Amino acid sequence: MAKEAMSQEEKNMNDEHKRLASVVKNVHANLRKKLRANNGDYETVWKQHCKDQSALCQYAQCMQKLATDHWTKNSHTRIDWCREVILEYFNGSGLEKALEKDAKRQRHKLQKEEQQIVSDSCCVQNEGADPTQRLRVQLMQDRPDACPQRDADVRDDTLVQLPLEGKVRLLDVGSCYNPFCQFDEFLPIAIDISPANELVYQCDFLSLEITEPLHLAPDAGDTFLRKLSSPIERLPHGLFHVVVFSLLLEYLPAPQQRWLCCVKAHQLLQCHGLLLIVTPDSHSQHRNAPMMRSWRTAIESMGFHRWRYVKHEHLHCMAFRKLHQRPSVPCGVSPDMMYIPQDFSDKCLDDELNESSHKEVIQDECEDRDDFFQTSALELPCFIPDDGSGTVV
Ligand SMILES: C[S@@+](CC[C@H](N)C(=O)[O-])C[C@H]1O[C@@H](n2cnc3c(N)ncnc32)[C@H](O)[C@@H]1O
Repeated sequence: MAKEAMSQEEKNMNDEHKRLASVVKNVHANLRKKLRANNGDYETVWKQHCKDQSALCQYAQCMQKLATDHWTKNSHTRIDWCREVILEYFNGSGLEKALEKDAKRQRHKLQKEEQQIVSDSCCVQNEGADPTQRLRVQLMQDRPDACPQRDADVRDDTLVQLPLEGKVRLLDVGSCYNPFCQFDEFLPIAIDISPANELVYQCDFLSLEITEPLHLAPDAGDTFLRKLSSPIERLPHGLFHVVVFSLLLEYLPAPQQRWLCCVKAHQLLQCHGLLLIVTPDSHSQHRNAPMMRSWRTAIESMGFHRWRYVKHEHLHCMAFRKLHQRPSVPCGVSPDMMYIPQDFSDKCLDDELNESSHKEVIQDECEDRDDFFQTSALELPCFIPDDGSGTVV
């Protein structure tokens, strides 16, 4: 009897889980549908979406319930992964090792440049050297960073900027219910277009204004953050040690919006701060590897370096480090690179297929169309299939 009652309870939980997941998934799908109906005008679609208070509130309640009542069976969640990575980086040896690697790379680069200068100088001494080459050699010799000792400056500067003691200032974007408030090591600022509780500030990250950095005492950042009030419309440049996008980017219907979020994260982070991205994907690591490579190239072009990547059963988890120096942007990088398979899933029969730069991906999704619809039910982690075999991540 007790066993039967338990299984009925489990069945009810399972039904509720499916209902909540479908509310959440429908909001994402409707946004994408509206974007297509508005010919890609994501600003108009987003403005309308932010005004739909009843849909936003329903989403927030369902999402909070899913995360706090249903996704608790697994002892290791996406939030735990974020915490471990942050602690390893700031309190363990992560940052130190990353800086050592940076210095090594920099030394190697400078050595190569010096060798180049020597070989160019030899050519210039030769009467046949053209004026452009002469100018280049002169410029290289005058460059202040063409000097290996400057590695040391880069390192010291970093250690001054980062608080290796004290709380890690963490901005949780699209937080919903502020899951990071349980950890003492952090000073979490949780923001959302639709807060599920009073621990979260109302803020649309896409329209957040980034203001001048605070030029105050080191602890002024904490004081500033403790005095924030809802709604948040602006935040200073370089204030955070960590920015978290946990299940945020796939909510946004346009790749341009996902790109903009990453650019803003870069502005809000201190040098060597971390951007953590958790995004759902129930396929094998191999299946969407081109997408992850594309995200990596796009995000690194903004001045990040990927520091950690893990594929869990239903999630990709990534940590990007904000670099001291911006790299040169490789050719062909554009916001389109922040695509997700769902961007294309309803366009398969369109003529656009022939024109898109992501042709293989679209083709792949078309071929597996039935498969895509079947597994899209697993778009969010720990969806429990009818046979009850789902795992929680
Ligand atoms: C799938 S939920 C993820 C909740 C939480 N981060 C987690 O991992 O459980 C996505 C959240 O992002 C929020 N969101 C989407 N776009 C946003 C934006 N531009 N600014 C702030 N929050 C946003 C949504 O309201 C929603 O609560």
